[in-house]
Amino acid sequence: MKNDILLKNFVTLKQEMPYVLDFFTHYGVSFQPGDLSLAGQLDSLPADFFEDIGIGKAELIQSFEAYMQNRELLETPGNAQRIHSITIIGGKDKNGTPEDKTLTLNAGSITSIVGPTGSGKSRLLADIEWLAQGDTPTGRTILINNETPDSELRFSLDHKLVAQLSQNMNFVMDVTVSEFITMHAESRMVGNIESVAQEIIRQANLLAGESFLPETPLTALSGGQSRALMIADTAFLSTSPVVLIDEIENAGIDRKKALQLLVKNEKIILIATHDPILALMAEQRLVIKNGGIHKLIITSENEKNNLSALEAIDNKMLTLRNKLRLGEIIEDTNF
Ligand SMILES: Nc1ncnc2c1ncn2[C@@H]1O[C@H](COP(=O)(O)OP(=O)(O)OP(=O)(O)O)[C@@H](O)[C@H]1O
Repeated sequence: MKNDILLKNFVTLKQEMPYVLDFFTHYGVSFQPGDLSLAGQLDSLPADFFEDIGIGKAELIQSFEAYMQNRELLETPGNAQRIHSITIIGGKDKNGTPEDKTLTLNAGSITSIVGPTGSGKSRLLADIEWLAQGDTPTGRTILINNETPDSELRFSLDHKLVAQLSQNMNFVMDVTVSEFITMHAESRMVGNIESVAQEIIRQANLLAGESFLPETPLTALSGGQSRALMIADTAFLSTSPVVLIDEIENAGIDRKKALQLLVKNEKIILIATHDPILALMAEQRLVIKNGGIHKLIITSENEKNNLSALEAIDNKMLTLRNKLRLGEIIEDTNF
């Protein structure tokens, strides 16, 4: 890594590499204006700062190195196709009524997909995953960078374009967590495999309620732990520019952290959800009705302002859930 990045000053970083500052602010670092270098800024943080965030300075820098490595991987020509947008050209709903809509989603954006059960949210994700060309039940067409994707991209077996995180993650491989991530990291030709693997496991454990170890067999992971591992793995090792997430809410993991982890890279993220917090964390949401895209709603400032109130409700639910899990009695009405 770029020790030279650590030597750059705040103003330069803000202008040239704002994502570096975003990485640290995600961990709660607040920067002092002026010409202190990044290393200087980290040195000037009070000792209890690292206690509060639960990791040491060396680990934070290690995590930053893993993040930069992943970015470089994404930016290396040939590793992933440069994708700055996907466009959905409407087809028809379940009654055959035309959708009459063309939507373009840009890199670095989060779009949520909402709608009643059975309305067609997963179908929309599947249309994007398979780069539909009028040949799925909806008749939709997907363009990449405003162009029809070539069929090689459509039918390539490794699906480099799209990473799909779906509700059911069942591992059947007889390997440990650490072996699995190492294999994956090797296939992605990541340089510093050991530190990337450690970081993925650490982040996955931050998302999952119950911790697991590098030596834990994959088959021994719970549903929530498997999903947490796949989310961290996707965030650090996937070179796919498009990430589709189906129903993150029932997995028993910290949804907000999961989304923040995925958003750190310039990906196009679509998330099908019934969860108001996740829906409002997105800049926009597609409302699906009867198999068709009914409308596009841009998340308003007022809606964004409601997020903290929703999070307070969510935290209360989380506390109750944890009490239940720990076998406590919930008789007190004063939660
Ligand atoms: N435009 C359409 N034309 C025909 N069939 C459709 C259309 N859209 C969705 N379907 C079909 O309707 C069924 C339900 O859709 P889907 O599973 O996507 O719903 P969902 O919104 O994801 O539901 P849930 O919230 O329960 O997961 C699927 O079989 C899907 O292929």
